[in-house]
Amino acid sequence: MPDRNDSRPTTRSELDELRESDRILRALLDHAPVLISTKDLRGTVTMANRHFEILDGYDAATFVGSNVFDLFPCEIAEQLWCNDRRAALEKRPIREEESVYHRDKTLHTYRTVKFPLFDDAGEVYATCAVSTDITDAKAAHDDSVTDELTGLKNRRYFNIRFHEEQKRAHRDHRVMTLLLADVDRFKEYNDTYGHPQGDLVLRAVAECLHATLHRPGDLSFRIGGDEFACLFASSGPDESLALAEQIRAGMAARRIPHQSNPPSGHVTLSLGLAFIAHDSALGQCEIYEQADQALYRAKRSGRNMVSR
Ligand SMILES: Nc1nc2c(ncn2[C@@H]2O[C@H](COP(=O)(O)OP(=O)(O)OP(=O)(O)O)[C@@H](O)[C@H]2O)c(=O)[nH]1
Repeated sequence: MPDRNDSRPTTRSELDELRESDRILRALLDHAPVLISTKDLRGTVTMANRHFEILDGYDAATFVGSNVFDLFPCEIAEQLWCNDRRAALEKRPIREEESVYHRDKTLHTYRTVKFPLFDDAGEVYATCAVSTDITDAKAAHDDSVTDELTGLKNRRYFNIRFHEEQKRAHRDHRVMTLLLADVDRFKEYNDTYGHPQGDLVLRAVAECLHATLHRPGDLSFRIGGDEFACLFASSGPDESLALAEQIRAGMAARRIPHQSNPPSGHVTLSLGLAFIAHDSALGQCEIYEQADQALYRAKRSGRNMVSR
């Protein structure tokens, strides 16, 4: 009587099936345009497919059997190993972006899924990683959401992030601020000094925004011709107003001549603020409208000022 728990193949056809699936598996590993590997729980590579040849420092003779810390520069190995450890400890797939160098010394970003491998007793004995190169896709995405002139993100990205930041404010019980900034009498500036000079002014505005709003999480966008938007968290309206005032003063302090912008005769900004309370039920359009109305008040009240 054959042992029901014995998984070893007994017949010729079972052996043929196994050989066939092994052939398919090997072909997949050889031709898949992704990195596929396994590591034991000490970080030693136990299997790596052919695509690893693309990596800097790869050596077919030694790659399998070497430890991740011997194969990659320390900061890269740490990042890779940390995700393997998480997959093993948390016993679930981990999805992360990882960076590695290719043979041509360019740094590539991979979207990686790492998952634990279990033995017959249900214990994790290794991890498997499948990594797809997303460098080009990321660059294309970055281009599609970046304003070429200033390097800030564009309106398209503003719309995406606004929604996310609103959710974050709600989740973290924080007040978010939407700041809109607009160059005063920019049409006249272009008419007087020319479009290329106008472009330099727009770049200077981007620098001013960045000089004040540079904390992690602060976001600045160019959302139209001479219109800018920022999203940032603060301790409350007073701090947000002070930051906006700093941006206004920073731009004025550059003293870029603008003869048709009295009384200063320099390039100035008008700014409008709206606050997004964590429990606010207002939608993006309503909050934007509030900031836009505040900006309008700043313009109506003489420009070169902050309004809320
Ligand atoms: N140099 C330059 N000018 C631009 C660009 N995009 C839009 N503009 C110009 O920005 C100007 C915006 O002018 P308006 O919206 O009329 O407002 P304004 O003259 O700034 O007047 P106020 O906002 O009332 O102070 C227009 O003349 C646009 O042609 C750009 O990329 N570069």
